[in-house]
Amino acid sequence: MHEGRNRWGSRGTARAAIAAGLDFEAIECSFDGHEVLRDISFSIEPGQIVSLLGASGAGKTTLLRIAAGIESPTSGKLRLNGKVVAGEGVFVPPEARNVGLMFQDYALFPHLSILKNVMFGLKDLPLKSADIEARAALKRVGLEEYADHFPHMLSGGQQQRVALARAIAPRPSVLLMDEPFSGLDNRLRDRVRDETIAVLREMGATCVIVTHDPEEALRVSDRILLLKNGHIVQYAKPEDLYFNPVDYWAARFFSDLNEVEGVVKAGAVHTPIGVFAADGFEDGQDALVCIRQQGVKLHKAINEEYVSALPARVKRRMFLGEIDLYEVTIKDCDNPFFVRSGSGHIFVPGENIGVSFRKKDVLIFAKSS
Ligand SMILES: Nc1ncnc2c1ncn2[C@@H]1O[C@H](COP(=O)(O)OP(=O)(O)OP(=O)(O)O)[C@@H](O)[C@H]1O
Repeated sequence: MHEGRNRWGSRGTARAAIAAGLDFEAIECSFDGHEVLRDISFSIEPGQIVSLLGASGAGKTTLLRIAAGIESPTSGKLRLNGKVVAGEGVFVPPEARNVGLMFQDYALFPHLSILKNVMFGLKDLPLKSADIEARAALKRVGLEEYADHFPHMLSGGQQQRVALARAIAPRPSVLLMDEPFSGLDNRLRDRVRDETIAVLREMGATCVIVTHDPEEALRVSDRILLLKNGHIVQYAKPEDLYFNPVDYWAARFFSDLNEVEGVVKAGAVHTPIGVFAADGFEDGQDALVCIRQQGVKLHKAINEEYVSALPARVKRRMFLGEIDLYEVTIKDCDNPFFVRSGSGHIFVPGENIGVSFRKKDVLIFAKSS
């Protein structure tokens, strides 16, 4: 045993074998003639954490299964570190791809101890080495004392960490995770997720995470692949996806929006609530101005500081804990506006107020999109 090989971070060092890059090239997948994935082309750099994000049925799991080698694409190619592992008549089976898998239900064996569960992924090693590596992985996730326990004796969060230990113990080049945090309750989820990401970053392994939770994707990823009905809507860094969504649908996926219709004239959309600069639109084009709920600011009505605010009236206030959700009516605008306000100031129903919009929370799309 190498001394260095068995030190795993603050709890010891979790090092990946060698992180691998993944290239998906025009991947298509159909089941009984039903097209589930269409023209999927994107690349993942070695060591990146990428989320596959989309609604139920978007094809996220199918794409993950193709990466794992559990499913074959109908056409297209998948390269692992530049080498074709699926397509062109080649098919490299899962066990020869050096990928680790972690599922939503953790898939722990109930009749095996925690240690034996983790050793399960280390069958290629001599028993003694597998024991050492499994204990090191358990130590990294803070569960070395639980080696002799059985899965049913552990909480959900602990079981998730066992599954993580089992997945990282063989030091995979790519770790594929299918909704790995969805079985945990909200409060636990944040902690376990942050811990898991810390371990993954430390390993340096390439990681693909399936999720349907936009906030989770924003929080953990280097890149997000947004999928809709089997095709890619956008592949981008979290900030780019959030602030520059390619279309209305992508914007709606991340934020609750207030929407106002308008018409473009001389590079600006004219709406009942004002004029918004809009590059790249043609005169006469119908456009949709979308404003995030948290990008609307409420002001006290009589306040010289905010004379440019639009006149509005509070319709109702809903208490949501840290923030308040207001429904307001803006003068000359038929649509009610919803506003998330964390200012702490309380406005009351019936109160005359002013509203203004934060530039970065205003998104403009062609009406047809
Ligand atoms: N083996 C299969 N045979 C037939 N249809 C399948 C198979 N696997 C997946 N599908 C179909 O492919 C579509 C995409 O499924 P997939 O599980 O990839 O979506 P998903 O985005 O992961 O959804 P969810 O979030 O609900 O898991 C669905 O319509 C599903 O019914």
